[in-house]
Amino acid sequence: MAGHQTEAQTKMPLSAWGMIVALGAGSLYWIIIAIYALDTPMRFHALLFAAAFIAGIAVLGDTASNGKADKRGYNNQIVKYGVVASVFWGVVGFLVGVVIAFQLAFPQLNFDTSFLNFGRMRPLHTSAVIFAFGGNVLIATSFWVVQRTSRARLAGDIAPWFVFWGYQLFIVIAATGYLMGVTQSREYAEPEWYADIWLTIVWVTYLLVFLGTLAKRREPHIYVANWFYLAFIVTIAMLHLGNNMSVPVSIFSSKSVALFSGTQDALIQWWYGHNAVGFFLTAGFLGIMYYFVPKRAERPVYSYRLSIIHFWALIFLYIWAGPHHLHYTALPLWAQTLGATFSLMLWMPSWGGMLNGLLTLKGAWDKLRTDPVIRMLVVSVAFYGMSTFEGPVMSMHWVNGLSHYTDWTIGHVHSGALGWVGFVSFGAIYCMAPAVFNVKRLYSLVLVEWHFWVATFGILLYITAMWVSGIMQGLMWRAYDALGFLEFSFAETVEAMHPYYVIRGLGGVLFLAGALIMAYNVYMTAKGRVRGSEDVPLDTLAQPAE
Ligand code: HEM
Ligand code: HEM
Ligand SMILES: [Cu+2]
Repeated sequence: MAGHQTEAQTKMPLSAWGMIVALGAGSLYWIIIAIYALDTPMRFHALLFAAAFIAGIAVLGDTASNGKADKRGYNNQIVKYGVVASVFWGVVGFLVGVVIAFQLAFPQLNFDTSFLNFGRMRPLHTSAVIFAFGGNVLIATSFWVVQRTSRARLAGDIAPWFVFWGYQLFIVIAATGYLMGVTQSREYAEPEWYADIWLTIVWVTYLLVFLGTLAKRREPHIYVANWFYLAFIVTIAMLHLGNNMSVPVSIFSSKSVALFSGTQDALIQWWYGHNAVGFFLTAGFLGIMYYFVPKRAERPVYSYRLSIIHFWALIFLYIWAGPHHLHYTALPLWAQTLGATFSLMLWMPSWGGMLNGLLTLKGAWDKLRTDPVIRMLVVSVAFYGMSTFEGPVMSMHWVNGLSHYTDWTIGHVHSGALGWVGFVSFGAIYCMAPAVFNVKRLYSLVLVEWHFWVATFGILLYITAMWVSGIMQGLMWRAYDALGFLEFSFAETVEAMHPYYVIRGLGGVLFLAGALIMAYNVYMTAKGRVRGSEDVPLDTLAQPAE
């Protein structure tokens, strides 16, 4: 590995000194907060911040770890860390998903403790999979893609590391906070005010690193994948600021009070929640699709023009669709109808994007059979198509009246989350792993094949169980007898869902097993091992050698 690196800098740059001063001041601040903290979570988090800042100072002193570059001058080291963090948080997030899935089937698994209670574990799951797993995948791939499509080294030496470690610190603060009961009670934005301010600093640095790299580009064009990444970074910054407007009870308290209330508050929350789906779980991962599908298929993207239309239509329409989360609430009906209308329109650009991804394989369809990595990427795009068809359907009032509050929503979420976000991420991780560890190839394609099939089977169990259970649940809730009384008590509906919850849990176990196979494969790749020449994808084994 060392052979490809430029000489490590021996003198500490001015920016490192500046950073050390900032971290020093920061640790002093947090030590004061820890002393005067009004509650235990605040004291714990203040100490965590202080310890992390002091560790940051120690790392900065070791200048040898800064400024490493590969033979083209790209910063691959940061992407390597991102890949490892993605795999790690993926396994953690899926594991917590499996735990809460079984908690819903077997409530004894709450163990009568506040820490492991479903109410605290659920946001731990959603944040771990979306922000820790998804977020690290997006940071890693965006840093990978922007350097290659710009033919420029990532801007800044310390800034990208600040983004990476600062983001991990945010994750740890958020996760430990949930377990201690710290929450703003805003879905997907549960962390309290001090964690939000910290994330704002990290996120603005992320934006600057990305823009700085684009500014340095030696390629006249800004490739469309970067447009999607940029939309993701900018919009998440906007959403984060909008949805977290609150007043802390005291700077020594972990508690804050939201600025908005009532319907306005709900609308802001779902403007955020919906667009977190649109710009975090969709736009960002479309950036991955637009780079890795053409790259892996060794084909140009099917239509560059379509990708531009896809981009503008998607970002223009998505931002208005939030009210479909508030059907039949106190929100004025015109706003609900607006949300549903924009959701319906959203179907078209979504499928335009899906087709653009799928048709990129034109003339290379045989690769689906021979390369399990491309198959993973293509199946992810198919799931993207499926969930963006289901979404517009669910946004219509007459469907939402049945689906809302039921497991149908959970099924919709996970066909997007496991099928689209999960698989496109796994595909990208498999593409990047050999290069970031400086080895020629992945340890094993057979194991990718196993990952693919085990996880696919898991997803199918998960979403079919949720469709059945969700529709059943919705129908049972609205069943009346001849006298106009409800036919079923609530407890009866819960009992009816039990078998499906067990099936969903098993689906989750399979999805997790797939991720563990990937973790092993990436680990062996990092060690430079290759699984021998007999390692060819499973379904090519039956074919005569080409
Ligand atoms: C092993 C895999 C997984 C399992 C077993 C699992 C399980 C669960 C369970 C049991 C819930 C709570 C459902 C409820 O309250 O009724 C949930 C919620 C959720 N999960 Fe997962 N999950 C997994 C993977 C993922 C992934 C990879 C993502 C995203 C990338 C994700 C995103 C979410 C979201 C957004 C919710 C909240 C849904 C809502 O409020 O409507 N999950 N998950
Ligand atoms: C055209 C695209 C889409 C539309 C119009 C759409 C629409 C909807 C609708 C109507 C709901 C149910 C709201 C409710 O009854 O509470 C919903 C929930 C949800 N969707 Fe989608 N969806 C789309 C794509 C996706 C994709 C691709 C993902 C994931 C990657 C996703 C993730 C979610 C999540 C996480 C929720 C649950 C939010 C919550 O209640 O916590 N959606 N979506
Ligand atoms: Cu939505």
